[in-house]
Amino acid sequence: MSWLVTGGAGYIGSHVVRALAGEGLEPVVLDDLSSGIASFVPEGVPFANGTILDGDLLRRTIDEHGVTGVVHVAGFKYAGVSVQRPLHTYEQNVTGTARLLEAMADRGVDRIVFSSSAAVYGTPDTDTVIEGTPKNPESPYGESKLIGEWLLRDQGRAAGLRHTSLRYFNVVGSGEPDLYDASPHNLFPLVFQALLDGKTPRINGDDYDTPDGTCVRDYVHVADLAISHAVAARKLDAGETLESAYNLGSGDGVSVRQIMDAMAEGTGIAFTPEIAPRRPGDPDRIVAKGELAARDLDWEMRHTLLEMVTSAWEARKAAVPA
Ligand SMILES: O=c1ccn([C@@H]2O[C@H](COP(=O)(O)OP(=O)(O)O[C@H]3O[C@H](CO)[C@@H](O)[C@H](O)[C@H]3O)[C@@H](O)[C@H]2O)c(=O)[nH]1
Repeated sequence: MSWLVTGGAGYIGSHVVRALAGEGLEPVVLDDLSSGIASFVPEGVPFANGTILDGDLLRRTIDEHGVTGVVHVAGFKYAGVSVQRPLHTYEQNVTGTARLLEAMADRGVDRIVFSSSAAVYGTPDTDTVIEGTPKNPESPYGESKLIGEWLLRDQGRAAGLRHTSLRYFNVVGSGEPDLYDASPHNLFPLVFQALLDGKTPRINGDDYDTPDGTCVRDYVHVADLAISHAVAARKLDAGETLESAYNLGSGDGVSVRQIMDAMAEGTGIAFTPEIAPRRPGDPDRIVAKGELAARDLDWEMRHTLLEMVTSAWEARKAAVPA
């Protein structure tokens, strides 16, 4: 009995692998290393190097390791880039998820925890979203995640798949000194890269309809998020029914400008960010409370914003010596 983590060599997936192992579950990783890093897979954890688009590899991995459940983290996660690369985004996130569900059905694997996203909501009318808030994604990325949720729902109806989708808000921080976010497109790694290169971090637009004009997001610590995946997996193993979706948000809205201040404090490097143009596909504000996840998935903010900044900074510095 083991749990396959697609994308398990990535920033979020590698934390999920550790959380599953911590809960006494046996993780197996499948990752094509397009953005993952092989050294993020802990020693002793089986690793299949390949893509979720490869149905044969999926079936072989399931057979070889007696996989009984899947945490599906693999995907193309860059909301901004997805606007320029919609077909690639759909192939990875929609076709990839369909392939995975097909292989699971083929092999009788009947439980899945899916990485969804706050991006399914687009710019909501409310200050704080709940799971039932209307879904109006504003990027191909958000659309592809919403379709992923529908695929799970429909496969649940058609074939009895037991599933839940975890809608991540902005995932940051590091739970281990050697795991970091290597993304070339997200706020935390871009600011760190700029600081390491002696360049000025950039704010993508300061004319949004928010108190300081910069986008407001809900930042959560990756290790806290990983724990809720393990709890969901354990509950599915125990035959418990979960909600079809949970918001993993903290309820706190933090602007990009406030993040820059926390970065200056956490890194000890004083800087004044540059104002750059808006990035397409960016909603003004997206924040959620995560009450359902707190009720069912031991969802709890165990870290402050400053801890998110300092843990991420330390891990990043260790990986890329200045
Ligand atoms: O150098 C930078 C990089 C980003 N930003 C802004 O910072 C905010 C956060 O951006 P980013 O870190 O790229 O996160 P999001 O686009 O909000 O998306 C992330 O958070 C989503 C949940 O909201 C996840 O689903 C996505 O996978 C993940 O990329 C946005 O307003 C960006 O425009 C800047 O101002 N400067």
